[in-house]
Amino acid sequence: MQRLNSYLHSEKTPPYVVNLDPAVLKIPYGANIDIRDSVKYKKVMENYNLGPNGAIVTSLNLFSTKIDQVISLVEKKSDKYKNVIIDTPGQIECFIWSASGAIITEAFASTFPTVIAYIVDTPRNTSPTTFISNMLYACSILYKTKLPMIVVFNKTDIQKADFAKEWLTDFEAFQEALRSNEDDETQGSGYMNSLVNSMSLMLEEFYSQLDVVGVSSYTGEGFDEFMKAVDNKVDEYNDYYKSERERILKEKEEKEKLRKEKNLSHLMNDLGISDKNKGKRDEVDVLSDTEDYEEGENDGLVPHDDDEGVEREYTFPGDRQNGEINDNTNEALQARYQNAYEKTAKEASSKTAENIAKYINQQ
Ligand SMILES: Nc1nc2c(ncn2[C@@H]2O[C@H](COP(=O)(O)OP(=O)(O)OP(=O)(O)O)[C@@H](O)[C@H]2O)c(=O)[nH]1
Repeated sequence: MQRLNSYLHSEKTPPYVVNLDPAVLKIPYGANIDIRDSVKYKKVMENYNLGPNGAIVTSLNLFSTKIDQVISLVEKKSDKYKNVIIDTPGQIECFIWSASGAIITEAFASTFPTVIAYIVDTPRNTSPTTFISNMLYACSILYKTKLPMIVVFNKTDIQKADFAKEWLTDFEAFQEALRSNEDDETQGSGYMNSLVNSMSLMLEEFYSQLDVVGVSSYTGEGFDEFMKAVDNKVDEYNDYYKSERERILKEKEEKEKLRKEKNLSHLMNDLGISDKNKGKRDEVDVLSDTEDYEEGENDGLVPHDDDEGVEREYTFPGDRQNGEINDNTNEALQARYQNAYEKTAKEASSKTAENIAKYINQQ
């Protein structure tokens, strides 16, 4: 971050800098937006009784609630700055695999052309096994974020990145390195090498989507090439990723709309509120029984099985007694339907929602 920042300053195109690492003590570059201004990592650890990684995720969760403000701040500066550089926590899994990490990435990616730079410690990746593990990690990030990626081999002042570029483009060369690795008894077993062999075949497709550069943050070597790769990936983002992302988002929105409508009408059926469905009231046991459950389809609600032997609470305690609806709670129910209607009507003007409104008004 420090070298990229100073390189862009020397090119007379200073970047807008964002620090998203809540746990860092000092940053040797000036950040325009710093997560540490809004979230105190140590306090989060104490207050929520968390370990280091839990506190990073919680800090990101807290920060992600303000992401709209962050994006509008950055948007306001877009005339003045050509590039925004964002540092994420060193514990990449806390960012990549957390909901807040996804929200933050998504917020940037849906507003600006966004490129991921995956930084590799080159001298520590000269063994084919370590190298392939690292590439698998990079591959998982590419597929998770669905954003263009540049793999940056850093520290070329200590170890040139030529071997890595060769392994990424020449399968035979990687095989050869694996074979000589096998001779070295301190490195992995025969099984391990055959696994690595298969993985490298699988990764070929991934490699074809990458831009690879070698840099030294120590000497500044390779940063011209890095910025060229960024421009190249921005073009790629505009040509391919943008429309692909829009398509996925639209699909997601439509699915979500359908799911909401379906859930709402099931809810009505289940509780016997709709006149049309009054007769069905006795057939339905619990809300989830009315649905074909698919994993990931209903925001973490799982089908409730009365015979499972584990005492679980209903989503709305008090609505049911011995599996029956308690008629005394009608008022509360109606308030909730009204609420649900208003919410649903805002998000999608569905027929189901209109019917609920009519029903409530008649009552
Ligand atoms: N020789 C050499 N050392 C480097 C280079 N880049 C970084 N370092 C050193 O590597 C160490 C880690 O660098 P950081 O910039 O803190 O790495 P980081 O990935 O931001 O670390 P976290 O995000 O906190 O995990 C420091 O001691 C740096 O001085 C380089 O190009 N050459």
